[in-house]
Amino acid sequence: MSENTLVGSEVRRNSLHQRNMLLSMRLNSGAGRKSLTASGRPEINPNRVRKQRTSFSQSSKIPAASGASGGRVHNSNNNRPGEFSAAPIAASPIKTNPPAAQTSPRKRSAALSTLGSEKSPLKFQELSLDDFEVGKKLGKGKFGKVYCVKHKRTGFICALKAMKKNEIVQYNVQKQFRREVEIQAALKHPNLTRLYGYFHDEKRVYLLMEYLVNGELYKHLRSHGPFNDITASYFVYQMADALDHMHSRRILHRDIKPENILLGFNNTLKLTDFGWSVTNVGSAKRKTLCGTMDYLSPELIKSREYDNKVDVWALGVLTFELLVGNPPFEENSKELTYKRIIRRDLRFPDHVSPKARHLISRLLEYEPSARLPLKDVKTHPWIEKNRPFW
Ligand SMILES: Nc1ncnc2c1ncn2[C@@H]1O[C@H](COP(=O)(O)OP(=O)(O)OP(=O)(O)O)[C@@H](O)[C@H]1O
Repeated sequence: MSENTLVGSEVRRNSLHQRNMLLSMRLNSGAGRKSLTASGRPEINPNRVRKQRTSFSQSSKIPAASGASGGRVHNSNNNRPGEFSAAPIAASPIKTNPPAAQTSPRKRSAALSTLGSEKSPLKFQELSLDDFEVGKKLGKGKFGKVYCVKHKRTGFICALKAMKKNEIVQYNVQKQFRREVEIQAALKHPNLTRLYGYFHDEKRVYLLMEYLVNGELYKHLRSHGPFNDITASYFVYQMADALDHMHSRRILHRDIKPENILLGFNNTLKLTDFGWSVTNVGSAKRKTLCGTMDYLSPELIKSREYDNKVDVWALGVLTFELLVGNPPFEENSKELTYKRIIRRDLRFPDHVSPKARHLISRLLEYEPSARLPLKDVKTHPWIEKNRPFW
């Protein structure tokens, strides 16, 4: 089946009931890693070596992950060792509101989210690992492993990320971790991965997240190759909408790339990994250099002050990568990549359509203020032309 046909005609499976049934089937199988998108071919191409694309900031203590992103370097200013274990995320909540036995999956999901306390709706005071049936491992990040799990009482299926407390303290990322959890929990949008809440025991912190059955977009890009205009435009639209929502709440993501985008049913994309997200108060500009080399904007490379337009630039890089298969300024060395970014050395392969070129060029404007507003991305002629086929 062609990519277009699949995108256009795939039967919609939107109800929570169906969602949970499908997720249940995948809980203990490897099926979650198989393709849903585009070609219908198996997702994993063993002959392709994964390229390490590291997220980073100015100084480094964090270990490299064996998973997608490699070692992210962080700025550990202001972190105090031991902070985490003493006060996990929010002030100590007391009262809890456990879920009643529910039958409908929608109610189950609601019930799970009422587990938090009044003071900290995020903290699932009553939960422990014993409350979950643990399924297959979905992946491994720098600070822990992610599993598909089922909440035994409600049957609700989600992703659970388990992180060792001593590692969070050892690498002095308590502050970054708190910020990531708080930001992700505050964001509710169909194209942002939901964080339902967290609980912890003596050794670990557990984050309960929305489960995205088809894993990283990066994996699909590598196995499938570049996407056609219909699929790519749908992906770009969703990411523009997600970023627009974040920016409207004064939050910058700062690490857009296919490794940080997860794929759910019906080609739905969800931005994830809010480890470098930050709230930009007022009109303040930021200076911390962070992100992933191929996705850095000129102002980041030149250590200038920057704002949410760094995400708009990254959306331009993403659009190019989705259509071409690699980012536009990719070179073998950091220095060469930086040179090409600063020169805005943008070269399109012949197959990229004029409308797509126009959008990419408008997102990759050198001057941040000249970049296309996200609202206009959503109505750009390239998007409008392809929208009827989504
Ligand atoms: N909500 C989720 N649903 C499905 N799979 C997930 C989910 N979250 C993570 N994964 C899988 O688990 C892997 C590890 O995720 P994790 O967030 O720990 O690491 P990461 O994306 O490499 O980020 P970090 O840079 O924080 O280490 C991901 O690459 C992805 O394949």
